Amino acid sequence: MTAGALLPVADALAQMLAQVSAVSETEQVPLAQALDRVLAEPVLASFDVPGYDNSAMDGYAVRAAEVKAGQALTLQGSALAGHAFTAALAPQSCVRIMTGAVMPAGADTVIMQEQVRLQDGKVIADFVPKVGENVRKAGEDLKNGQQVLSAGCRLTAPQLGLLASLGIADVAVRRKLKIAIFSTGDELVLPGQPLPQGHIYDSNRVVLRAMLQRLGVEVLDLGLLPDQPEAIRQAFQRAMREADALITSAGVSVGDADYTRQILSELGQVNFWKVAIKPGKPFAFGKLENCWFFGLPGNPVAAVVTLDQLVQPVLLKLAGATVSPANQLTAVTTVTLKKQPGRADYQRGYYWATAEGLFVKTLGSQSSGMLSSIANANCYIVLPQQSGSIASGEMVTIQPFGKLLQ
Ligand SMILES: Nc1nc2c(c(=O)[nH]1)N[C@H]1C(S)=C(S)[C@@H](COP(=O)(O)OP(=O)(O)OC[C@H]3O[C@@H](n4cnc5c(N)ncnc54)[C@H](O)[C@@H]3O)O[C@H]1N2
Ligand code: MOO
Ligand SMILES: [Mg+2]
Repeated sequence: MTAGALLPVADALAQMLAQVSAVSETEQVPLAQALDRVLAEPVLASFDVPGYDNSAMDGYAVRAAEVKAGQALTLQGSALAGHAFTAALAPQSCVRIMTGAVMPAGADTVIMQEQVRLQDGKVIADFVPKVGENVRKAGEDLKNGQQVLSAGCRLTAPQLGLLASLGIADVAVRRKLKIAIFSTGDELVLPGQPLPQGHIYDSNRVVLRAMLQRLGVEVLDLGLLPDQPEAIRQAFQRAMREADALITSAGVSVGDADYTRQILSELGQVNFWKVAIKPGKPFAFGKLENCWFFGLPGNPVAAVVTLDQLVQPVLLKLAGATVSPANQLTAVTTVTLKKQPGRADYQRGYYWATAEGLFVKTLGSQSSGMLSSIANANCYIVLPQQSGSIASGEMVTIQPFGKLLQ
């Protein structure tokens, strides 16, 4: 790469994903602690679900072939969920049955109670039901031995429910990643403190910590550091000892107090620097012995976008999770989108749906210093590296914000 050349976003991602492999350690955790954890092994059903034919409605279990419109059936007994009717269905009879109750032997169909008349203790349907109506068949959801979840999925609430429905109380998951972060900058002040002239609050660490929490990693917060190489060096060394990755914000460009890359090359290696992404160009990727390094630019929106677009997939791979491509849609822009060719642009947009399709607009300035442009947005407008400005009314690619930004 020639000096100053920018690595296309796809190449940067491909390089990082090719270098990183998943942590191997696993642990067994109860379902109550398994939300968002990465499943270490596939899960198979150990029995059919449902385990038995059962009713989908409150009504009457019948043998469909015997039911004639207007003809009375004898009420033989009742079946409730958890309390089966144990005898076989007698001829010309029916059994009162509730949703979830085991189908009595000999019954193949359930008639909803709203569709029958009761007369002199007998049950009369004025129509002939379809065989199997309102019956949930054994194994129709899952078959014994079937794979229900694959290794690498990040467990969602419904997936935890699926595991519970199979009687599983704990699961093997990959160990949590430990990710170190810190902020650097003599201009930075902690929120809650008075703000001297010429200073700003350290917002990046708040945003990055929250995004990493959403990613399900353990955050090692190394605090707010001054623009002093020795302080930054010590933080790097602590991260090298304790963390799987170090994510810094700021100090990766070419300013006189931008020490991050210098210390990275002193203690480890810079694998690449500068990506054709806007915002986020000075992004740096490297390694410090066993600790991966991601240097995010200091501009607050650039830090968010690069963590989301460039770092998130790599951390997911490191965590052992399956990395899926981002969900992209097309929408009509209702505003002109200014752009120079040279970097792929991740403009912050707001999209909405109408009967005519999706529409999108930008929210105010696209300056990478302005958090307001992303705080109220709900998507990126992704403009390819070589594209110029886009006129209002054109179709554009949008990427609804994912888990980290919602
Ligand atoms: N001559 C050049 N100057 C710059 C270039 C360039 O290519 N040539 N790139 C610009 C781009 S693009 C970006 S992005 C920034 C990246 O800067 P750094 O990563 O070196 O970050 P800093 O210089 O330390 O700070 C930039 C900006 O961000 C603010 N900041 C930093 N940390 C925080 C924080 N924790 N919370 C809130 N805000 C933070 C800082 O005050 C600065 O305003 O470089 C351009 N310059
Ligand atoms: O990446 Mo910088 O954020 O373009 O300002
Ligand atoms: Mg700088």
